[in-house]
Amino acid sequence: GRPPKAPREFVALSDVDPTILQEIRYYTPHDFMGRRVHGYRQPMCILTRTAARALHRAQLSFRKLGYTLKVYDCYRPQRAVDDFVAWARDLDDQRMKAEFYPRVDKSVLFKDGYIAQKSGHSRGSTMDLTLVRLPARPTRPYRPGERLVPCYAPRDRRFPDNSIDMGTGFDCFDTLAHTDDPRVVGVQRADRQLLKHGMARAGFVNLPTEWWHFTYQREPFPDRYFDFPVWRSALRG
Ligand SMILES: C[C@@H](N)C(=O)N[C@H](C)C(=O)O
Ligand SMILES: [Zn+2]
Repeated sequence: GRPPKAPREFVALSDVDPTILQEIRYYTPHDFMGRRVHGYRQPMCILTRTAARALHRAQLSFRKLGYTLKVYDCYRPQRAVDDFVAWARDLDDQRMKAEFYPRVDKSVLFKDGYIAQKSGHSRGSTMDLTLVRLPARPTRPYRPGERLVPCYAPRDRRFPDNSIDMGTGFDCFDTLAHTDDPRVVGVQRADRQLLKHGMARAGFVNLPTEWWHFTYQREPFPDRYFDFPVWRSALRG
């Protein structure tokens, strides 16, 4: 049949705030599976309108300080989460281990909380993001098969990202990505706090195991998990 549509409460983030950068990783091969994830038909950020508006308020406050937000993932269909689950069961496929989970056994990614079988992302008010100093420098694309560097390596060695230095890359499944890990100090700690506190003022709560993951506290669908694909055609507006 035809792919499902989103409820009217869902919007494209670019229609609410075109200044927020978007680097939708699960549309690309540069993610922990090394390929595009099921359900990502266009590289775009879809959110509930209330979460998108709150994110816009956060963006205004960050821009005053000379930064912009950059989202890596927003609404995530259940079929994408199911794709993660099937991948996690296949212990033979470790092709991206050297970058995304060098020190964590693939079999514990769920138990240790790095991936969820029911994800807040599917409720439409959760997103993964970072801060970029303005003016934003361009980034180069990942080339499949290139040499992988651990996501917690020093900034000048890990995969280049125009983000400020958060101590690890996005989707780094490692205790060093825990927001308040005591080994993260100095500029990296300050950068995480800048993101976390700015987001908190706009109504978002951080996930303690991932510095990049935030949920809008007053989410309109606190117990619904959606499955429409990520593309403009799913939206009604
Ligand atoms: C997979 C990672 N980006 C993520 O979002 N993890 C949390 C726990 C989730 O799956 O909701
Ligand atoms: Zn997340």
